[in-house]
Amino acid sequence: MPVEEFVAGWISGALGLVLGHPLDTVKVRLQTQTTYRGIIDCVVKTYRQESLLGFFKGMSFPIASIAMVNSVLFGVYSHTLLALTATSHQERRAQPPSFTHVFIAGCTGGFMQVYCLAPFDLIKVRLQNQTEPRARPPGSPPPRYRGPVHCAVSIFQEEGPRGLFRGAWALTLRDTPTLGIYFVTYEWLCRQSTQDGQNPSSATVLVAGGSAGIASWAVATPLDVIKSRLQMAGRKPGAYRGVLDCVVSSARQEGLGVFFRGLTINSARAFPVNAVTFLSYEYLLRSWG
Ligand SMILES: C[N+](C)(C)CCCC[C@H](N)C(=O)O
Repeated sequence: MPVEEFVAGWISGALGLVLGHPLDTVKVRLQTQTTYRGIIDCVVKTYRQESLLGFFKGMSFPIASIAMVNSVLFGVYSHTLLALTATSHQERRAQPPSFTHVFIAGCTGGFMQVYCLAPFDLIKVRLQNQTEPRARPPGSPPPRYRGPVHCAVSIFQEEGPRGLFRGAWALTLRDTPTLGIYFVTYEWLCRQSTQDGQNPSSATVLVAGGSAGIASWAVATPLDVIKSRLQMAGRKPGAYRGVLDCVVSSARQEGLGVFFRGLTINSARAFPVNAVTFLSYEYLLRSWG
């Protein structure tokens, strides 16, 4: 079993994640709160009230879990290609798989990673939305969750084990097709500027990886908004009854534009994050032979 693909998936994911987390926090806040006028307003308010640390809220669990999530994604992707085309990753440069196979493998990887990602993503979103500064003025109420573990335990106690998977269905719908698009875009762009049988250059990998991130996030953004809202709603009375209910009531109350909230920031974040993810992934796999 190609263990190195799982490890490469983890290290590359963690690097990308740290880089993109501040933008991710701004995005989550814009998608789920109505107090900000736009990106700049959100950045300024977050910085004033919570300092630079505010942008890094909710990062520790994603870093710890990206190991599992990305190794499932890249590992399942590679194993599905192995099953479909009978080629290992070393052989795939000489015998490239068809884009249909790449798409199926990407969707399979996307589908499988959701079940690892869902609880960690939920905790991340809940912590990112806590706008209380770390040093609170005396007398002000403490934030609802004291940290990731407290957050996980509280959700478990208040909403039961299923509560930890709130928004998981929306996440499945968001990630299954869009990770197919992700790997197809990456492979297609790499092959455009690489001679047959050769490894793509670092510049090619950076551009193809970054573009794969943008393409997949552009398609994923509407369901990303729905997912974040379902995750924040919890069991509050009047909360959405499900994905469809959330789609309909968000559109009714805020217009169709609501589905594109976070699109600019998702794209800005997606390029560097996924350029770094693919560059380190390719680099690690090559250096391990
Ligand atoms: C499928 N979807 C577009 C949601 C994500 C694809 C890129 C995943 C990467 N870890 C990132 O955070 O950018």
